[in-house]
Amino acid sequence: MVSAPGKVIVYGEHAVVHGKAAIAAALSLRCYLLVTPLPKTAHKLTLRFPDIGLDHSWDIELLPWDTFSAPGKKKYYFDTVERLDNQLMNEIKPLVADIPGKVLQASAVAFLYLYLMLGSKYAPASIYTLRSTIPIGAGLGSSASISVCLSTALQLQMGTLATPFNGMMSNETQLQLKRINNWAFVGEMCIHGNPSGVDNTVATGGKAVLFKRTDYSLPPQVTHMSNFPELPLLLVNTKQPRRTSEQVANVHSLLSAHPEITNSLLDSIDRITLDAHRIISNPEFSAQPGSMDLVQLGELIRINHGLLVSLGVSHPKLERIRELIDYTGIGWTKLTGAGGGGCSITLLKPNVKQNVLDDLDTKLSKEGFEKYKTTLGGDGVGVLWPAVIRADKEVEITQNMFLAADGVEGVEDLVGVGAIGKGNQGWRFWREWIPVGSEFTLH
Ligand SMILES: Nc1ncnc2c1ncn2[C@@H]1O[C@H](COP(=O)(O)OP(=O)(O)OP(=O)(O)O)[C@@H](O)[C@H]1O
Ligand SMILES: C[C@@](O)(CCO)CC(=O)[O-]
Repeated sequence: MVSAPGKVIVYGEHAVVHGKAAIAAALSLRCYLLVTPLPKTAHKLTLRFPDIGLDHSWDIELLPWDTFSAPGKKKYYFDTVERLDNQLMNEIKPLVADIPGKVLQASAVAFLYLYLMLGSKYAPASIYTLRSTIPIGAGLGSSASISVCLSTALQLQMGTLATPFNGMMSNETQLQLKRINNWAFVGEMCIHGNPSGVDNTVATGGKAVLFKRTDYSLPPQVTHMSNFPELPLLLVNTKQPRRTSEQVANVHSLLSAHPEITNSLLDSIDRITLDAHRIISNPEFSAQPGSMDLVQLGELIRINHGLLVSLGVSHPKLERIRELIDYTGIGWTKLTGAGGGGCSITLLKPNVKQNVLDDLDTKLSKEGFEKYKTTLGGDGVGVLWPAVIRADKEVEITQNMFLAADGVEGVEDLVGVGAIGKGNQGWRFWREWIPVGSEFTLH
């Protein structure tokens, strides 16, 4: 079993697609992928993604292996793929034609593209069962998290990655993370068209990063923010579904229609992100009552949201949440992720009164919004191998057990890091992420 976190973009979404900086941190909400290998005689490849109602099988031998391995098309696990190949995408389309709806098809296409690139016609068939505690299409990186899980699981299965172990050399760990991230980016391209790569980078490495990609033919610049503070954040979901690809396309259209104005909005977002990075990276940073640092970060959140509204990626429901929170005066609010619905984050002021929070909770749930409790800056991609319950090592986590886990809590209780624990007998992570405070390239 493998697992990867969702993420929160604290500053810089959308601008990051256009070469500007963004700050993002890993969430404690995660996605889990169980791989069940079948006997050699089985030829069927099955995806079981119950969160979106996808249950589909393909005969491995009937997949378009020849086209994917043709000269000029074949890619290896150590290659970097910067864009999708249209001819290969056209080969995949008929394989998902009878899967209903764009949401299910996007996940199936991402899986097949990665499987045909990284897998083999002769590898034993498997069932891939996925459960996620990340709300889908809500701005919290659900697609990046599944892309990281697929990239990791397939490379582990093909033997091109090693399960992390204590003492794994730092350069080997970084190389493996780079390969996971590269192929997760390919999955992201299948799902949302024109990703910046920030979401899969955070889902791969965890913690918090300053991310910038000025030239898509070059690697992104990723700075690990080792001192990312425990910011008091409130996360609220509008439950308004939307697709990231459409929101990103809307900003591209605005840029074509009003290039100068749109570019100045994106430049301002870039400056906001860099200023926030400067404040957070100051060794004297304090989030204590009376400190101006929190106020400045809050103001930057508010300005960032205003610019996202101008880019046209807010939604009346996001504005309603902001209105309800602004009336209480408890903090500063912005949308997070692609917008158009999805989630908002609020940076809370110190010493907010509990009764004010309770009152706000009631109002939010009365209007159908959902609040999440979560922490930021956790681990990136992890492996649980063998996938067994630790309290009784004989008990293997079967597909049926995994599918029967009841909701988010059921999944976390059965397979979560808290339930099974970390270390050699539990979840293992590629810990040596980016050298602390340094800039690191991921291609
Ligand atoms: N649990 C899941 N099971 C299967 N597919 C999923 C799951 N979670 C996400 N997906 C895939 O990811 C897509 C959602 O990705 P999208 O990029 O639109 O939103 P997001 O990643 O949640 O938000 P953002 O990109 O703003 O952070 C879905 O359409 C689906 O294809
Ligand atoms: C909207 C966007 O900036 C963030 C989505 O989480 C898109 C991307 O960076 O790929």
